[in-house]
Amino acid sequence: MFEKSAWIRLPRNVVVGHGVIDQVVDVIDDLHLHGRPLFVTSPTPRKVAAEPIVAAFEATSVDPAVVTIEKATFDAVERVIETANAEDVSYLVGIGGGKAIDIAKMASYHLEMGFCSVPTAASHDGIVSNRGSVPDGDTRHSVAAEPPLAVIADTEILADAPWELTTAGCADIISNYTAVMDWRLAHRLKNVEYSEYAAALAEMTAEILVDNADLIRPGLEESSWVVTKALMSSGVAMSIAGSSRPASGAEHLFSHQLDRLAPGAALHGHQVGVGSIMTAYLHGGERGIWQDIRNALASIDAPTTADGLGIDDKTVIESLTTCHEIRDRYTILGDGMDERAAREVATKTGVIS
Ligand SMILES: NC(=O)C1=CN([C@@H]2O[C@H](COP(=O)(O)OP(=O)(O)OC[C@H]3O[C@@H](n4cnc5c(N)ncnc54)[C@H](O)[C@@H]3O)[C@@H](O)[C@H]2O)C=CC1
Ligand SMILES: O=C(CO)COP(=O)(O)O
Ligand SMILES: [Zn+2]
Repeated sequence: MFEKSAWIRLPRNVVVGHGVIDQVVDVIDDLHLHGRPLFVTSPTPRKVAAEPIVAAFEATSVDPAVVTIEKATFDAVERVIETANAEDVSYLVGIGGGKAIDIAKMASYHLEMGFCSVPTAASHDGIVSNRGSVPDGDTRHSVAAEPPLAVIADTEILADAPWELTTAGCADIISNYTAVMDWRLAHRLKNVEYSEYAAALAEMTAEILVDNADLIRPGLEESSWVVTKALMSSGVAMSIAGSSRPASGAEHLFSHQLDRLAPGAALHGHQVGVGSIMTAYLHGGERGIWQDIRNALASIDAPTTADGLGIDDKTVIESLTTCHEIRDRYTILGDGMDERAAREVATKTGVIS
C-alpha cells in the first residue's frame, strides 16, 4: 500500500523588482493579514528598509513594533517571541540578511503567526526556505521554521548593498552542486530520504547562475535580479525537500565550524563556496568538478582561498577535520577527515598554499 504524503509550503506572493519596497503594505493587504506587524531586523537593514516600511504603515494608521537583533541565536528568537507577545502583534516581517530573516521565521513558527520576508541583501538562500539555521554551543541546528507568505525583494536595495553580499549569495547557490552530491551519497549509503525533484531544482539553479555569470557585475541592478531569483529557487528546493539537504552538505558543515572557530571572519556564502571546492575534490578527485566550481566562484569575485576568506590555514584544517561533528548529517566527510588528508585536499585545490 502507498502511504507516502508530503506537505510543501511555498510563498503565495513573490514580488521582485525595482522599488517594490513601496508595495509592502499592498502585499500584506493582499494576504488579508490584519492587525499590528512586528518587524524583525538588524541595525543596517533597519535604516535601509525597515524605517521606510514603518513610515508606509504609519501612513495607513498602523503602528508596527520593531525589534533589532544582532546575532542569530536561540536567545534572539526568544526575545522576538517575548516582544511579539508583549506588543500584541498579529504577524511578523523579517527585514535584512539571513540572520534577521532566520530569527523572524523561527519566532513566527513558534507563535503560529504569518511571516513575510523582505531581504535587503542577496546573500543567502534562506529568503523563502522553511528552515532556520542557528548555532548552539558545539553544534548547529537546522530547524523547522515558518516559510514566508510573501517575499518582497527590492532589486534597487539589493544592488546598493555591499557587493560582497551578492557574491556570497552566488557562492551559496554554487555550493548546491556539492550539497546534492552529499545528499545522493547519503541516500545511497544511509537510506536518507531523497527527492529527485528537489535535487534537480537545486542543481539546475546552480547551473543557470553559472551560465549567467557574465550578467553578475557590481553596480548592475540586473545582477540582483538574476541572483535573487536563483536564491528563491534554491529555497523552494529546500521547501520541497522539507530539509536543507538540497542546499547544504559538507561544505556547509565546514562553514558552520568556521563560524565557531573564527566568528565573523567571513560571510556564510563565501565560506561554503571555499568548502565546496574542497568537497568537490573529495567526491571526484583530480578529474571531478572542483576546478569548475573554483572557476565559477572566481568569475563572480567570490573567494577561493583561505587567504581570500581572511582565515588562516590552520583554522581551515581544523575545521575540515572536525566539522563532521557539528550535526548528524552524513556527507563525503564520513566519520571525519584525517589531518594529513585534509591538508592534502586543501593544498591540491589551492585553498591553502
Ligand atoms: N534558513 C536557511 O535556509 C538559510 C539560512 N542561512 C543563514 O543566513 C546567515 C547568513 O546570511 P547573511 O545575509 O550572509 O548574514 P547576515 O544576516 O549577518 O548579513 C550580513 C551583513 O550584511 C548586512 N546587510 C544586510 N543588508 C544590507 C544592506 N542592504 N546594506 C548594507 N548591509 C547590509 C547585515 O546587517 C550584516 O551585517 C547564516 O546565519 C546562515 O546560516 C543561510 C542560507 C540558508
Ligand atoms: O545555509 C543553508 C543553505 O544554503 C542552510 O543550511 P543549514 O541547514 O546547514 O544551516
Ligand atoms: Zn547556505
